[in-house]
Amino acid sequence: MSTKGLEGIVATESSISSIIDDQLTYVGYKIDDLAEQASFEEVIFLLWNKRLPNKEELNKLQQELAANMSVPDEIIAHLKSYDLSTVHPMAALRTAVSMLGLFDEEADVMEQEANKRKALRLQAKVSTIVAAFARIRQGKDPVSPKENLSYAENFLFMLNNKRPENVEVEAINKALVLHADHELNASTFTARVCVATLSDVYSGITAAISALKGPLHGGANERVMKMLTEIGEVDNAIPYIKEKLENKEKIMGMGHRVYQNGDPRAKHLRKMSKELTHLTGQSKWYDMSVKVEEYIKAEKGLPANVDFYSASVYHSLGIDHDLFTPIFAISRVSGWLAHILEQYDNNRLIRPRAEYVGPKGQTYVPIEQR
Ligand SMILES: CC(=O)SCCNC(=O)CCNC(=O)[C@H](O)C(C)(C)COP(=O)(O)OP(=O)(O)OC[C@H]1O[C@@H](n2cnc3c(N)ncnc32)[C@H](O)[C@@H]1OP(=O)(O)O
Ligand SMILES: O=C([O-])CC(=O)C(=O)O
Repeated sequence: MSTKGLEGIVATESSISSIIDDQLTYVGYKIDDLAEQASFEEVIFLLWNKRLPNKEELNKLQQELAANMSVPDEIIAHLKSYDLSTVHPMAALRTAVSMLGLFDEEADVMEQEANKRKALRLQAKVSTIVAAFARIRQGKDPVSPKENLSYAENFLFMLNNKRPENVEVEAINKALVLHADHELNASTFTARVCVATLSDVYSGITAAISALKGPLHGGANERVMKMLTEIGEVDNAIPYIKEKLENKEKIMGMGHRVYQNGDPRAKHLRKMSKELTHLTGQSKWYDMSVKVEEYIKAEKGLPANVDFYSASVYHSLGIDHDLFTPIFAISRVSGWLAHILEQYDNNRLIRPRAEYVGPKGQTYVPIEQR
């Protein structure tokens, strides 16, 4: 008997992140501690090296990331060649990351040290691609990264061409920390399946971006904001959700395959949403979200997931709604790369079976007789 959606199947061993009894840890460190205290660069180091960096190692990683953020001019030219009013930024990111591989002389060098160098270059460049896309479609020039800025600061600087406020940097840094890794979620599994054929790092990340894009996974955060916009006012929230449930529609940002009692990342994003929407005079998005969350919890027993409150957080930072999933991707690239490196370290082809339920014993009829 097959298990639909591979629910509950343990498909690999990993020492990167764990979800045990609804608690999430990265390499054994609680997500709550990391969310409150760590920089995104520290988390990248942790996921890739399975230990926290010392000050010197952290400075070195920060400098290397900042120094590798520029992307080839050909990729910028390529982004300029689309009709960006119709292209989704996740599609553009997927294609641009695939293109990055064409400009990396080491793309098909399979030694682990080369894979680590590619991981650094890729992580550095993804935020530049997302920011460049956002600016080009507004008819503006891309902004070059600055070597003395942190990863979160650089992303906001490249997006808006101005030094971000501390509160914005802290919010983006925390969001990047919270989204960095999550055990064997669909996109991470995709990355591992891809590179387990001994395909290259760029192929693995391109495949993972493709999986994250879907609305049942990372694509949900953009849909949450679409839903909140449709609801419009706090008083409309419950009638709107009632109707959706009556029509058997799914409520985006709610439910999770693994968490039964709640996603431990959601409370951090809920708090950020409360603070940031208040600060920007847009509390209605938070109030509306709370109403939806409480109603779905009571009616369906479903908890909010990481995508639910991230929507109102990014909205309060003035970020375009279709950039929400690319921001998730910028962070998750760090986790995908950790899993890709781990997969190469102890590889075996991933090839499950399917239970055949189609017709049997058919007789081939030549086309002229059909
Ligand atoms: C970063 C992330 O990927 S977090 C997840 C992001 N995705 C979303 O927020 C999309 C909305 N949520 C969902 O679609 C689901 O909860 C998933 C895909 C996340 C996990 O779902 P699964 O474990 O596969 O559960 P499945 O989709 O089979 O649902 C089980 C039951 O709960 C219901 N259900 C699950 N999620 C929801 C939801 N968000 N709204 C309404 N009903 C839901 C299903 O309709 C189904 O009901 P039924 O048994 O009466 O048919
Ligand atoms: O683990 C999952 O299935 C989805 C998820 O929350 C994530 O990828 O962060």
